[in-house]
Amino acid sequence: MGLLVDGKWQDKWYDTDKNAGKFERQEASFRHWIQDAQDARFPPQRDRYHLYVSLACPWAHRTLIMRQLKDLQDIISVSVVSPEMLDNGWTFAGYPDATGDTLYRKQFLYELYTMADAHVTTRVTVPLLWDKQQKTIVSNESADIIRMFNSEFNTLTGNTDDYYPAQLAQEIEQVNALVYHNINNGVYKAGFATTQSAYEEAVTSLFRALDTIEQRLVHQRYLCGKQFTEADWRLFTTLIRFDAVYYGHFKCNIRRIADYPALSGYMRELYQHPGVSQTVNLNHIKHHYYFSHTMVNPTQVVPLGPELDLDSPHGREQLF
Ligand SMILES: N[C@@H](CCC(=O)N[C@@H](CS)C(=O)NCC(=O)O)C(=O)O
Repeated sequence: MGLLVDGKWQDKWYDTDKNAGKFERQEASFRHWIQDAQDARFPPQRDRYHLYVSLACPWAHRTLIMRQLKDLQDIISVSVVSPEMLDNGWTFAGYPDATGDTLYRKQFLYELYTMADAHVTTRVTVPLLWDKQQKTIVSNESADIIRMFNSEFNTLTGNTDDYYPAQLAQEIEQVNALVYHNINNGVYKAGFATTQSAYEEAVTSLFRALDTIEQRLVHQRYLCGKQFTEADWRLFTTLIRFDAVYYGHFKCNIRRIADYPALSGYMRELYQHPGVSQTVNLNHIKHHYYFSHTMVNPTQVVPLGPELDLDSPHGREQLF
């Protein structure tokens, strides 16, 4: 794990000392937009954009799900990195279900960042949305990428399903804020904390937020009412990793998702939604976290369990 400083790779773990043992996530560094508009620098086009993902990463997972839901599989191609992220960060080393760099046959993901900007200073993260024409990065912020996928390719695909409808935008933003700070990023704050108090603070807020969401889902089929929105998919990618990884590896072990009746049925419904289970790779998920975070798990031993029951009936139909 490391970062690029002025275009040079440095192998360095997150610095939590400066902040009382707390993990602080950095802002994404490339934030351009694909826009279905006249004179856009990045217009929607077939066979022009490429997505670099890890199947282990919850942020990259959002973009893969949105690519499925919006019928973008033939329009946006994908390369999958190896789940083993060590001294060189994300790599294209061989591993089952990893594809290598299908565009340029590079060895390391950081080489794409330096191709875009030879002097960049940044963490090297997935997902990465790449423009094959201009040979540059459109965006490395998953929250933005899923919005581009949601709305900017409709003319090409004819798929007008809307996961960020204007009339729900405010509610979606509120739910996203709760889920992002306490749950999506909350599990990382717990897992990467290097003091007892930073860990306890993160885990307490995490379970308070999960309890709040459970209450909401007892009466309501989806987070923002009767239809799927991006808020659901953003929560899903953390839920599906929770019992397999965050519960043990990140010490988020007050309760499992399996102990929450509404949340676990909801998670199964999302998992069973057409196209979604193909985006879930529990081998990459478990192997990445347990093998790559050597300061959390120095032996790199990956646990065999837990047995997960993702295909049983979700029982959520009655909520309509
Ligand atoms: N804000 C980014 C965060 C992405 C992110 O942190 N990805 C992780 C993988 S789960 C990563 O690549 N980490 C490598 C690093 O921080 O050096 C997004 O949502 O797209």
